[in-house]
Amino acid sequence: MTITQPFDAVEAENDAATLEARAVSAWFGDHKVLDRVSLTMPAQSVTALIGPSGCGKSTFLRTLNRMHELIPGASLAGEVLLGEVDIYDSVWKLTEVRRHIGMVFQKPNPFPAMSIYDNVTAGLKLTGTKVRRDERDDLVQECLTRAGLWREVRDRLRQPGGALSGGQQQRLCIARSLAVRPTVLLMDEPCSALDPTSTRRIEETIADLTSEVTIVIVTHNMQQAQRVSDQCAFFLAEEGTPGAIVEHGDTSQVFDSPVDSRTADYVHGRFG
Ligand SMILES: Nc1ncnc2c1ncn2[C@@H]1O[C@H](COP(=O)(O)OP(=O)(O)OP(=O)(O)O)[C@@H](O)[C@H]1O
Repeated sequence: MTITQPFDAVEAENDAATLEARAVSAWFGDHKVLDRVSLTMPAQSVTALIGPSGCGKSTFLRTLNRMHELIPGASLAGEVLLGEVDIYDSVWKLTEVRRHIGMVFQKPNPFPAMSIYDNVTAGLKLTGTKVRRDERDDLVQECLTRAGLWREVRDRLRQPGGALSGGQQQRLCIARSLAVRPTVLLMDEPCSALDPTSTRRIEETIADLTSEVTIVIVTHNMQQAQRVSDQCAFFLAEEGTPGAIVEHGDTSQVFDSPVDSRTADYVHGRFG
């Protein structure tokens, strides 16, 4: 596999580097939706972003791999560092940033007519990642295994991705993200469209991945946040103000002994 510059330094330093947001603010037009959000998302751990609807969790997630800037009229301030690298530095190519910081969306989005095999390798071309033809089969098997899907699809790799169940499609999307060897995986409510069994399967996949990939997950499901995450950040946008982090810390601390009464009210289901 050919690794392109300039992120080599990050890979050499740590396969699953720490992601750090420093004073990130975000706007849609003149509507400010995030105010100076700072958060360290440690390497090889799962960080859950929780909070009521509209508080800016998804927007924050999109600032972490430069997807926010694709929305017409959107702007932002602040810095996002992957290891020592500022991902907003103009010398980095967008495709390079995305290769290192992958994303899995709420609704599974495989290429429906494309085969399962080709879905897994689809990101390679898009990001300019070169893998020798004779190494591809191994890569496909490895990524489907890591995504917890290999045993279910190994006999039908040439069938279309769209023929899989919703939960399987989501795991296929995870396999596709893994094929470009990301350092970080961002997940925006990855289980909200799935049944409990598929949800459990994805949660197992997340647990298996954390030894290699830094994971940041948005979830509305408090039990899920407790099951999968090492640390949690509670976002809130109070009456007409932009979203901000009220509290963050180890998941057990945020749930069992929150410092702020608003966090306690939210995690105990008293609002939101
Ligand atoms: N494309 C957009 N254009 C304009 N405003 C937007 C856009 N996307 C989000 N917003 C606004 O930004 C604010 C934050 O939205 P965001 O989706 O980040 O919140 P969230 O916490 O992820 O919500 P949810 O939990 O419902 O997904 C909201 O006020 C929302 O209306």
